[in-house]
Amino acid sequence: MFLSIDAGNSNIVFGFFDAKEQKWDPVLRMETQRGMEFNYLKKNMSLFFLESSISPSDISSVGISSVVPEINENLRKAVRAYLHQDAFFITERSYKPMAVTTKKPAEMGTDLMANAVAAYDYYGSDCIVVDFGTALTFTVIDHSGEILGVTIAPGLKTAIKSLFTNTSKLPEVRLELPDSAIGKDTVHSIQAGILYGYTGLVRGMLETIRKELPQDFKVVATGGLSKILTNLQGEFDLIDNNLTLKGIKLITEQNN
Ligand SMILES: Nc1ncnc2c1ncn2[C@@H]1O[C@H](COP(=O)(O)OP(=O)(O)O)[C@@H](O)[C@H]1O
Ligand SMILES: CC(C)(COP(=O)(O)O)[C@@H](O)C(=O)NCCC(=O)O
Ligand SMILES: [K+]
Repeated sequence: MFLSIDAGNSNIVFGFFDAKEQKWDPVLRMETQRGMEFNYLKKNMSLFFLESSISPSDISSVGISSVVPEINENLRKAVRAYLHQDAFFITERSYKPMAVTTKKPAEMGTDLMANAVAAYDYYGSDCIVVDFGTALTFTVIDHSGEILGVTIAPGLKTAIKSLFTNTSKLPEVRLELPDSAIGKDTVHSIQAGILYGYTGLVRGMLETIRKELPQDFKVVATGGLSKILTNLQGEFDLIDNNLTLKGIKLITEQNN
């Protein structure tokens, strides 16, 4: 089994690729904390294996994308201690053999590169990846595999949290699309502002990106919050929550 580890700002996702069934199963997540200790990571990792009846020896190789550098060393050590092998950590040096290229490899998040690689592997043509994570990102890839650029906005939960932490009277609300865009109480007002607001943000960004470029693009959505904006589904050619896991696997294999 191949193990992809996607360390994001909210969650560390462990995705196991079952080669026989050709599917990602199980996909498990733990909350990201910046000060995660080696022992904590190792223990949580071992719990994932125990609860899914997977033995460390079932894992042929491990690829990691992390956009949380604070935890990299402990994550590396935890994999080594529990799985008795070294994980392949994606860095900008891993992009050499890939069909996807980027002009500022050192700056771009490895999760965005993984998304781009997986989307390009799937379509092999112009595409935009929209990732609904802690950040809401748009990554534009053209038919030659070049990453034309990235757009970064606050993610949905991040926007909700910012209202809650920056005001005295606004509560933290659930991410639910209300019936009306005109709020009748505080909770409804925030839900309307965030969920209808972000619907417009995503539509507007796709429209603006398309205006800047001559060709049309396929749109792939991913990330933990990709299915919250139900009124946006028509904008996406594909929703694939395992896109980053797939890209991590492709990059790791191309480098081996
Ligand atoms: N299956 C899910 N259902 C609902 N919320 C989810 C799911 N998976 C992740 N989330 C939430 O979506 C948010 C973004 O998650 P994720 O895409 O993993 O972000 P990141 O890559 O930044 O860590 C997080 O707040 C997470 O708790
Ligand atoms: C944009 C991101 C914060 C997205 O992270 P996520 O929402 O997946 O946790 C991450 O890819 C990152 O830290 N990127 C570095 C800056 C860049 O990509 O240009
Ligand atoms: K992510």
